[in-house]
Amino acid sequence: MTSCASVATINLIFKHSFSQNSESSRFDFNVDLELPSTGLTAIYGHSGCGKTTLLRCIAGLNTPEKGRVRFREQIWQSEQICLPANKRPIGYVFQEASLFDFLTAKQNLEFAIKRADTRHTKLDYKSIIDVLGIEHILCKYPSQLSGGEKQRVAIARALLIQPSLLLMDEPLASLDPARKQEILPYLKALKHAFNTPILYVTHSLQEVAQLADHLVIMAKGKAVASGQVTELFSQLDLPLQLEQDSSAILEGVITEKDEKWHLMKFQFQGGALWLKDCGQALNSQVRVSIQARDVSITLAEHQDSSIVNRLAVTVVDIAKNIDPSMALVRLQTGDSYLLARLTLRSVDQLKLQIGQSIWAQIKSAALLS
Ligand SMILES: Nc1ncnc2c1ncn2[C@@H]1O[C@H](COP(=O)(O)OP(=O)(O)OP(=O)(O)O)[C@@H](O)[C@H]1O
Repeated sequence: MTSCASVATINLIFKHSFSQNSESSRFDFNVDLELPSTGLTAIYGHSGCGKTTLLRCIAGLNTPEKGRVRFREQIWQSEQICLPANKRPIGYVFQEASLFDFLTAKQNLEFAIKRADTRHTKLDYKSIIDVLGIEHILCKYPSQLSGGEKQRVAIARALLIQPSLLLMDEPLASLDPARKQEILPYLKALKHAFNTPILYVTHSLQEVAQLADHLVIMAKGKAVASGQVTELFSQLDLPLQLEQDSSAILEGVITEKDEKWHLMKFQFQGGALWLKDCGQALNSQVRVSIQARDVSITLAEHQDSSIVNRLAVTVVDIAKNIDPSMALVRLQTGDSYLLARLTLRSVDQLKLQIGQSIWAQIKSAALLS
């Protein structure tokens, strides 16, 4: 499993066999992970692959046959000790907000404050309320709130416990697409406003692309990949390429504006792109998604093209088995990666090879955040 450079990590080892009705339907859960203890780590995988089991083991709600949990320098579980769930400094957000119906939003929050670990007050009430935008609904009862509002109160409640680690199990799963879009900006704001690391379970690659710094891909009870989201999104040997309209993610900063043409310059590690100016402030950090089908290849730089965004890149991988007529090509520029979807005929005619220096033309890029 990929190892993180920082010593500030979360180390997890779990082994458990769930016996179901028959031996053939036994579920083996076997995870060995080292995760960063900063930012948002998405745990992604299909239904039944063990994502919730992973969170429950970390929280101490499941007791696996073998378990080890180290959060930074604290051991929560080992062969010798096993902190009970109520002694682990975690906040847990579930799919359903599960607020007390007979209490207002504010009273639900006060209930959490009473349970808070006051020795380590890191997050203050007002900032949590502000970041989640719930001041105006505090006097309402859960039955008077939308699904998204209830979930924002539930997230505030989890943060008011003053957790060292926030576990979120598909917090948007019960919301319709419009409510999901409404709550995503609050999740992004939360990630940037507080230093609390988040482990975020999801089925949605869109949520991964918008929110995650680090990604764990799970399949059949195992973590099959773990790494930076920008790195894993562009890897050709992972199931992600089969599950989405392949795209790469770039992270960078807005460094310049061209007001005459309504464009802004997005500078990233490895180059710069001109994007439609969507109003982001200069120096703001943004994330951009580039679909593989929007990237074409030329062997030399074409100054006479209508495509303004051209990058000098190196071919690092070619996958030919995705579709009988198509290839997916992984390209590197600096420390960043792009994907290009080309016909196999083009790959053959251009004689593309790993290590070759070529030019990528980017027809369009979408701002993710
Ligand atoms: N207490 C249990 N007893 C028996 N089997 C269990 C138990 N808990 C989990 N499992 C099994 O472990 C597997 C993984 O379940 P888990 O809920 O962790 O998956 P998941 O990836 O979170 O799924 P989903 O995305 O649908 O929520 C499933 O096959 C489930 O039936």
